[in-house]
Amino acid sequence: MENIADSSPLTPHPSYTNFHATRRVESRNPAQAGPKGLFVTGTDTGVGKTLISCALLHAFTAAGNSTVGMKPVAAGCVPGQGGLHCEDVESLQRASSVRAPRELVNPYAFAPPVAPHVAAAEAGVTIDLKHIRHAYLALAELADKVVVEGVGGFRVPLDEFSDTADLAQLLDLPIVLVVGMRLGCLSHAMLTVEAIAARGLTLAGWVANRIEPDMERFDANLEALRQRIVAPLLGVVAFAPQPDAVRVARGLLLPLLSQP
Ligand SMILES: Nc1ncnc2c1ncn2[C@@H]1O[C@H](COP(=O)(O)OP(=O)(O)OP(=O)(O)O)[C@@H](O)[C@H]1O
Ligand SMILES: C[C@H](N)[C@H](N)CCCCCC(=O)O
Ligand SMILES: [Mg+2]
Repeated sequence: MENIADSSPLTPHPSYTNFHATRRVESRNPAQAGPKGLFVTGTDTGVGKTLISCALLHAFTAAGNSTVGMKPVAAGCVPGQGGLHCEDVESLQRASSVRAPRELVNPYAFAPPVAPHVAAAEAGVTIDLKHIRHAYLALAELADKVVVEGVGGFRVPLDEFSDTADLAQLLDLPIVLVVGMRLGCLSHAMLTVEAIAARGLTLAGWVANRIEPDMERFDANLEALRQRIVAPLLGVVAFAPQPDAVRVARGLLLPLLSQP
């Protein structure tokens, strides 16, 4: 993990004045402060949302919180004993300190590894955002911290009219953005930052995840995002053949999340 704790304060690019400035917070024990819930989104599918969600769960647990992960909508689940097995859900459950009912942790699971609104339609299921919110609120009663992992990127359709941004808005949680560092991520990251602001949501922080170790000019790309994203960079996660969420947790600057 590349340590950025002593990094220079983030100074937004002059042209980005329309974003609310995010105050650097002095480091406080996140066990006392910080958001109850977090919504983890990404620049795309396969960028490390599950890895970072699990790392956040481990970090909050290490800071003295009881924790539970949530995957409201999962696609690409595998039929198995007792129903569908979703790798994301099982990873989040392993990383949680509280064992919660599966129907709360993962209200909607679909087998086809496709866009969830397509999988839901094929299954004759309507994804009800209010049902997801009720499940989230029930989890919030069971643990100090709830980490909610989205699905794919920030605006993934969930039915004919709504998408995951509507879900994030309904849950009204601070957002953590996982940027999968590969060519093309700059635009995806900035569009997501813009969409989060347009919903009136708070970008609590972002993570640069090195999913492609041979990305050309990594440092210059990271600096471009640091200059433009007015939110704390919570960590730069190195590429690892077998990524370990507990190790990643140690490098996350959790105190930066503990905004009032
Ligand atoms: N820093 C990393 N180094 C090496 N492999 C990584 C890293 N981060 C993620 N991966 C791998 O990339 C794949 C996708 O990661 P992950 O499942 O966390 O993405 P995701 O955004 O949650 O995907 P989905 O949209 O399907 O939920 C996984 O196999 C994961 O182990
Ligand atoms: C199946 C995959 N691993 C994800 N869970 C679902 C990704 C949905 C992406 C939808 C889209 O933006 O095209
Ligand atoms: Mg995932």
